[in-house]
Amino acid sequence: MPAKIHISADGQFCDKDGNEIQLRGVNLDPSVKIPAKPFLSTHAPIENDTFFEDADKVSFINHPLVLDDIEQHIIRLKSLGYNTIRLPFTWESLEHAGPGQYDFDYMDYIVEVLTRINSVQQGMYIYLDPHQDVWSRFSGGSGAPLWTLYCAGFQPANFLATDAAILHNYYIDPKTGREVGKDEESYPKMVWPTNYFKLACQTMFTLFFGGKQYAPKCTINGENIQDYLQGRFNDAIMTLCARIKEKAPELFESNCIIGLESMNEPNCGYIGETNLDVIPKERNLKLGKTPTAFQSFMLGEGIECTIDQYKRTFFGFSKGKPCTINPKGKKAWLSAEERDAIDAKYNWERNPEWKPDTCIWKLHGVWEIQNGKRPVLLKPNYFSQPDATVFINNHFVDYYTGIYNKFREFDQELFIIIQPPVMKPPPNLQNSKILDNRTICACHFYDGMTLMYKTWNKRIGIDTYGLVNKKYSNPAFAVVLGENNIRKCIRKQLSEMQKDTKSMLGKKVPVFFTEIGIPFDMDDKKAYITNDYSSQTAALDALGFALEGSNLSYTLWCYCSINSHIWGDNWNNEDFSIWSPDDKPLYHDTRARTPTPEPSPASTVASVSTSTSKSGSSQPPSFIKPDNQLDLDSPSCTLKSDLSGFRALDAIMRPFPIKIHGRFEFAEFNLCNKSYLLKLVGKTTPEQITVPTYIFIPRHHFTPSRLSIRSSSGHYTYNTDYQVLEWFHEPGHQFIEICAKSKSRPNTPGSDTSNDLPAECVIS
Ligand SMILES: CC(C)CCC[C@@H](C)[C@H]1CC[C@H]2[C@@H]3CC=C4C[C@@H](O[C@@H]5O[C@H](CO)[C@@H](O)[C@H](O)[C@H]5O)CC[C@]4(C)[C@H]3CC[C@]12C
Repeated sequence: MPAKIHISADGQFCDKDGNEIQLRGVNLDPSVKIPAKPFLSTHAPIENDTFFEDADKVSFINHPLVLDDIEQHIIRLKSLGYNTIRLPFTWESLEHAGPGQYDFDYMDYIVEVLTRINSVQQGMYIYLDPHQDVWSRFSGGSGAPLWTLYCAGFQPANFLATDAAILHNYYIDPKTGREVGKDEESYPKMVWPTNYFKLACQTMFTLFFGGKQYAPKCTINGENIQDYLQGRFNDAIMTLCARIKEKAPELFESNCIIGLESMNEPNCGYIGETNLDVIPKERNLKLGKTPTAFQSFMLGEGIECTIDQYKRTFFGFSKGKPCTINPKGKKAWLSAEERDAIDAKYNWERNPEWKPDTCIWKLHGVWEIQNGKRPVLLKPNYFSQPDATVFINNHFVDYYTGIYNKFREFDQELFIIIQPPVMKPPPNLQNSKILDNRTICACHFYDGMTLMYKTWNKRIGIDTYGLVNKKYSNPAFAVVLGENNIRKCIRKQLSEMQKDTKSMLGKKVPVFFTEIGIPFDMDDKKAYITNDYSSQTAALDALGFALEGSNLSYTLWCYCSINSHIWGDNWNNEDFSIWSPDDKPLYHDTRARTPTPEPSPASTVASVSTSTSKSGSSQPPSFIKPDNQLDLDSPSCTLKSDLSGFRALDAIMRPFPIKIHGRFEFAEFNLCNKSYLLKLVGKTTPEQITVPTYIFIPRHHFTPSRLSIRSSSGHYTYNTDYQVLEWFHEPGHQFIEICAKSKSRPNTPGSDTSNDLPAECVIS
């Protein structure tokens, strides 16, 4: 059973004795965003109304994983030394049939998924993520059920005509099953997040977080829509938690489930927008059709508008030709007849003032149509706020208080992971009742350049976090030049995110990168043909370098068991999976072409004692896959541990401190040199000699027979089964440097290996 995770006084994950640990793993798996039956990826064309009409009958069973495949995927992840899984699920998967109508079969399937993961070699730490992207599948992303849009009075079948959302599904030719037009013209790369600025998604988030303030007329069964939606969402999450506890309490007792995260990437909607008649100048993402808020209100009411269009260029996003959208009599809102049918189906009684067939922002006097034909914006500042922190410190806190209280009623010991809007600091909660000593803060990081251009640009980088948080008077100052500076800049951004989080929540709250990753379909998917993953490797290595410099725990976005080279993660053309079945043959090609180097002559072999678990060394406190059947020096060794299918494996597979007998100070893995440096402050305790620091040293980079180790004190044993180095060091400031010696190259330039090694190390 994995040991319970504690939090140290300075906000680090640790064991009960205060030895620091790191959580590393993946988001498993993005297929939860789409139904499995029928299989409705975002490249399923919308040919008729069944997409909407049958949305209450879908099933998500088999997403994230087919039960029988779980073991192989988990074993594969353990080969990377991973110990943690972020398990996304959507509100839609639990409650698609209607409010309060839960899919208990899906919940029981999730229980089985968790149970099976837990049964694979000591299991994994798992935390639950109520996932969403741009509110819902029906507004271009994933998350909420269709009925939530009906609840707001929307008619999602008309979102295409009114540009209220952009859905990938509409860009698929039903005849060929392929995308229509050229990629950049029809459904540009990473266009889906622009839905955050379109009518459907922006309205839903405004109602969810601020319905009481901004849409008082929108009440359902006597409750404001804000309370109604938050209530249903939180109840669905808590029903899942309760079901897991009822069916498999051991998952909690055995430290498998470690916590719950709050809503993925919450968004402020219109809240804080100062002028609905313009595109806010601080908006960094402008791509494709880009209406102002007022234009999107008009389009939603079926009024023809000419709006700006943006293209991605070398210099960012630039305005192209304006474009005229004519909804041709369609409205984004339900007609009276449609709404009556919907209300009858879901037993909804609306406030009589809430007129059908009408934009709710018109209903609230934000705009009107004068003389039956002239739309006029009456209150351009309807959503404006005295300062930019009002949303996070009020609307977000109100929502978070709701889920916090429900979750704490359910369990006091599990972690609750607070997630602020993406790349923004959390609310100031110091001394607040909703901040306890089992709270973690989630951060997400994506490098803007890598994400938007789908390439690793070694020459020009952008301080994405600085840009998003307006840390520069001029965006040009956010530019960095040269690969080294880009890497350092990413490292600085993560460390600033950590600093900003701690300044809001206090130093005792750990920071956890619950999402970080790169698109693998870089350079127009060249790697899928050439098998040259150097861009992806460099981009991922930059993230690894940034994370390990600050000892940050993380779960990569993502691991997708059904990834393919054609459709990526099967959602909105994204392709972030670190593993793909389509890459398996590529791996074997590489191995065949690159013969394993001959073992070095005995005189140059590193002086490290190696052991296996059979020979009596202690079992490391990790979840790492023991592979004691392997003949480590055999050329086929890595094939046996089945690393095939991993992409940019060199950068994913990294050494790291599994458990530090003391406090972390610094770490750096140098992928080019194949060297790893760890600095720490060893504990001053009576048992210091007998308790080691455990370091994962993957043989993918470090052949056991060729390790060279230099350290400030102590002795070490390398457990080859677990690929774990046990370092028994002295208290105080210590370092260890581990290098992989190659035949052709000395390890540490200018160093004589035999002098580097303390006397305690012997050749086994
Ligand atoms: C010079 C450049 C062009 C400057 C780029 C500036 C902006 C366009 C970008 C700056 C910050 C970006 C946003 C950062 C984070 C995001 C969250 C992300 O969602 C999650 O990521 C996964 C992969 O996309 C997804 O599958 C998960 O479900 C999500 O939880 C989506 C993108 C974005 C909003 C990103 C958009 C571009 C910037 C605003």
